[in-house]
Amino acid sequence: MSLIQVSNLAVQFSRRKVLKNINLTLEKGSVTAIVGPSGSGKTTLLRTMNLLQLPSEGTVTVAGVTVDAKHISKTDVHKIRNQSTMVFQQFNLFKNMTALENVMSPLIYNKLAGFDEVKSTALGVLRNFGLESIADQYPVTLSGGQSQRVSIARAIVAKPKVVLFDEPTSALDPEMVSDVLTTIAQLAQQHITMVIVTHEIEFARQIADNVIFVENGEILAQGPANQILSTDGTGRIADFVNSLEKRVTIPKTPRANTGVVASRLRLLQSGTN
Ligand SMILES: Nc1ncnc2c1ncn2[C@@H]1O[C@H](COP(=O)(O)OP(=O)(O)OP(=O)(O)O)[C@@H](O)[C@H]1O
Repeated sequence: MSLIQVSNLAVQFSRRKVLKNINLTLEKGSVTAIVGPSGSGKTTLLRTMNLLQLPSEGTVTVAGVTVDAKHISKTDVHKIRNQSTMVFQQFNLFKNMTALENVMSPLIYNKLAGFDEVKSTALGVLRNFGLESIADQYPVTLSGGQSQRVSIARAIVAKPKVVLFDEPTSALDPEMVSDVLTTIAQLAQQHITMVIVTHEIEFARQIADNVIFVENGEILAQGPANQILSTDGTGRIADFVNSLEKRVTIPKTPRANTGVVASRLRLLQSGTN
């Protein structure tokens, strides 16, 4: 079942089209990686998927709600934004709130439960991420990796239909990248629909079902990750992939926790719905 559909989309800044002729369909439960050279339009494409960036042509449909560039309805934009959350490069945690309060914030904002239930739900997600011990710390005291994992916890706590990641590891010190990628890989195993802009090619190969390659504002290719990200081919995409090729290992051990994470998420989902 398709969850996101983008048709004939274009985005223009001043007189410059930075995205054009974009057509894509993303299935519910799938993981999609968006890759491509710097400045090609990856982040802009991601931002149009929850209408943080409005299209200048075409349509965006998320979970059955369609926004058409020709007549943008504020109500529909709001509906689509409510279906998705974004994880940013720079974490964007609320600095005046503890880690726990940050994770509680979407549930409180959307009035999804009473205070005690919100608190135990948020604590449960932090526990699943191995972050319970830093629950009462403020963002300034957290490492980059911890901050990004708190921001991922905040992104999933209210069970959005899709989570959009904008280069989630690019602001991290190298030794913290693996922890964050492991957290995202665990979510992928829960079949949470995710779209990830990333330069981590090996990671994309390991967790993505589909890859979209963007260049000069257009989709040059899209398809199964192992096909698009193959190093064997020739041509523009293979050259790009080979230029980024580097090893990112997702540790095997956290997989043992995956069942726990899965059952916790199911509990959370049944508990607050
Ligand atoms: N708000 C804006 N106003 C004007 N131009 C913009 C705006 N946002 C992005 N652009 C331009 O649109 C183009 C695509 O930018 P975008 O950030 O989507 O690329 P990207 O592929 O994500 O790049 P990177 O990998 O470097 O983050 C760039 O040329 C950028 O300068």
